[in-house]
Amino acid sequence: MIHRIGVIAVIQLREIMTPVTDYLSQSSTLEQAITIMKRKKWNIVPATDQDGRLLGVFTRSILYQMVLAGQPLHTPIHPFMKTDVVAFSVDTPYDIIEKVVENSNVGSGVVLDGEQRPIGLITSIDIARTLLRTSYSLREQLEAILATSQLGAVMTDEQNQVIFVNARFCDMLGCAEKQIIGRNITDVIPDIHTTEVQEMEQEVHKRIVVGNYRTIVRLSKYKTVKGQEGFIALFQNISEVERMAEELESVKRWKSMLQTVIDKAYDGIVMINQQGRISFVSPSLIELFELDESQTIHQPIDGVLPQLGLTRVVKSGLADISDFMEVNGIQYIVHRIPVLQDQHVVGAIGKIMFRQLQEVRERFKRFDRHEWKEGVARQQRRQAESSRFTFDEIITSDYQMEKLVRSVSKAAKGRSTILIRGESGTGKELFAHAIHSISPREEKPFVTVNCAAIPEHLLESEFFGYEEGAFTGAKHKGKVGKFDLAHGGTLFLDEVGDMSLPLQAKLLRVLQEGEFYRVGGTDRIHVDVRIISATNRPLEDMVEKGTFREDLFYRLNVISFEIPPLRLRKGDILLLCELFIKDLNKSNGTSVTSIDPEAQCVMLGYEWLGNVRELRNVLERAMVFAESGKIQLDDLPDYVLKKTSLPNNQQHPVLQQNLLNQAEQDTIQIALQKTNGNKSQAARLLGISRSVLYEKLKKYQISCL
Ligand SMILES: Nc1ncnc2c1ncn2[C@@H]1O[C@H](COP(=O)(O)OP(=O)(O)OP(=O)(O)O)[C@@H](O)[C@H]1O
Repeated sequence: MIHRIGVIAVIQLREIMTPVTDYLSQSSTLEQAITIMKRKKWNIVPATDQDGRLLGVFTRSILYQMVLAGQPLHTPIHPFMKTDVVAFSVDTPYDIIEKVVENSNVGSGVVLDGEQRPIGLITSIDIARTLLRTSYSLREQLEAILATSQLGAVMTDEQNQVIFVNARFCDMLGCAEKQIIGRNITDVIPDIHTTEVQEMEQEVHKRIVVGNYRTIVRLSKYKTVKGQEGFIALFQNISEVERMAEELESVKRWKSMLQTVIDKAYDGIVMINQQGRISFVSPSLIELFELDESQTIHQPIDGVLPQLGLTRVVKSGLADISDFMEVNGIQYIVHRIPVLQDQHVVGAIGKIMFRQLQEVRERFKRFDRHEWKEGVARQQRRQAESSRFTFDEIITSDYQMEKLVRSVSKAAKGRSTILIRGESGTGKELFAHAIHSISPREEKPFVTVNCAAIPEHLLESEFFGYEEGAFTGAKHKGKVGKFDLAHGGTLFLDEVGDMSLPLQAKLLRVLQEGEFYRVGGTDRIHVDVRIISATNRPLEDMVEKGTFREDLFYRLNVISFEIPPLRLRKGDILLLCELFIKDLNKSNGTSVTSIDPEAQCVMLGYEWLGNVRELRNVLERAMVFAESGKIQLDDLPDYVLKKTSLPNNQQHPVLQQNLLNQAEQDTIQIALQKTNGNKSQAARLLGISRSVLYEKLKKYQISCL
């Protein structure tokens, strides 16, 4: 297709014609005609009748003919007048006039009004002038358009040489205009091939790269002034469009992934806004509660699913994990999670779990029966005849604990009786095992007796065994006691403070004499046993009150040490968490990777009265709920969240800051202890400058040792 570059502006004939003010008439003479032509410098003069209508025209060539024929000046012009006149109505469109003038050998025409009266003359010069004027303005318009256009534009002549290029194209190519003008288009843009350009029948659209831009080029032919073919190439930058398309594509991918996650990973999800109206509900939830989807979106949740109790989370801002609930015989659990934005609750999410609940329920049962479970585990441990833990398994970064581990390891190598003190769950049994594992008796049995777990009347036979038929219900062949079993090795008396006074007396005798009698027996049995005992009871007070024998106390208390509670060594909390997460992933088949910083803060702030055991149990429970693979705040049990010792535990950032300060304080103190108060060494150990350390000592009001 060949484009013609034409005049677009609407040209009025009245604007370009020469107005006629002088006329000839039927009776006018040669002289009058010459006078008008001379004065007006016209090549033609219209002649009109009495009504002013066009009769014909007197032209310069008629004048020459009359003069050459020797006609006198008074000769009437009427017989010589040209009546075959090129005339246009004043409202004839310009392009028609242009065509008529172009094709006629007459250089002028007459413009008539509606009454056929001549009002103007139009000559080829008028047309040429007009064309020139319009082509100038057209050129200006085109240049303005191309200069401001986002399209890159290139124009070639018939030899494919670039004759025009706009600023946008220069930008795209990264070249100046003068570096492009005059070059062959296929040199400038090698992706445009000569043959393709020459054989091009119609417009070509193709994707090509110009400089750093991906573009679509529209290549078309136009007719040059020489009537041959040149090219116009318009380049549309599509880099941005393609980037947006890629982004859109990735948003779509995300959307479908999230949709899948929502549909598959959670059994059911419902989201509400701050006003308690439903903003999203997942298909499985609709199915579970047999809802009509069109009746849920934007409806108040309390009208649709009041039993979920989601609005209370919006009010309280606290996450909440509910107990089992039931709908249509299907049991489910609701996790209620507030949605926060800039510390303000803007809505809530209800996660509903109803698939594989049986398995979860089993776990719940296990948690509920935790004490029982622990008892069974201990019983099993008691039956073990060798120690299961070593000092390597005692995890700590606490200075005091490390010191303790070092001194206990030394004591372990001797023969002395050891008393381990410490609150419940601090690791007393762990230490007892570790002591045995590096003692000279390491190859011999390690036997545990939990003095609190065995009924009083069985404890004696448990310790010393009994002879055949010693009492009703006794096993036929008698039983070997723990002292017997531990011969050559270690007997670990757990909860030794819970032993009755009569048994304390018997135990004392064995410890003093190294001999005992079986229940119902008469033979003295000699044993070589190292005693390690443990208790969380205040034995000194008990001695004072007479509930624990003083002599036994001194026998047991040859070497004694106390394990500090977890709340006094907060630095160990996250370390232990890491260890337990690994252990529990292995034993429970979970895949938890870490703890969210907010949940870490709560764990650091909690008092841990149940010490390391409680920490492990809380983690085990949280790991069941940690669906994201990370333990979040709402995976922690309510009692931990509520009892976190630092104030205002809803404002997590504040809580976090307090805890971080606390942790920083603890770390500085440890560093000072380790370096015996030497501040330079402590600063080096902490990896901070002395001046920063001084600032912190001042901030936390830490005085040196
Ligand atoms: N420092 C530690 N590193 C690793 N695990 C520990 C540590 N301290 C305690 N534990 C773990 O904590 C749990 C409780 O420890 P343990 O049973 O030894 O405590 P305990 O003081 O004997 O408790 P109780 O007084 O109730 O008998 C165990 O699982 C033990 O392995």
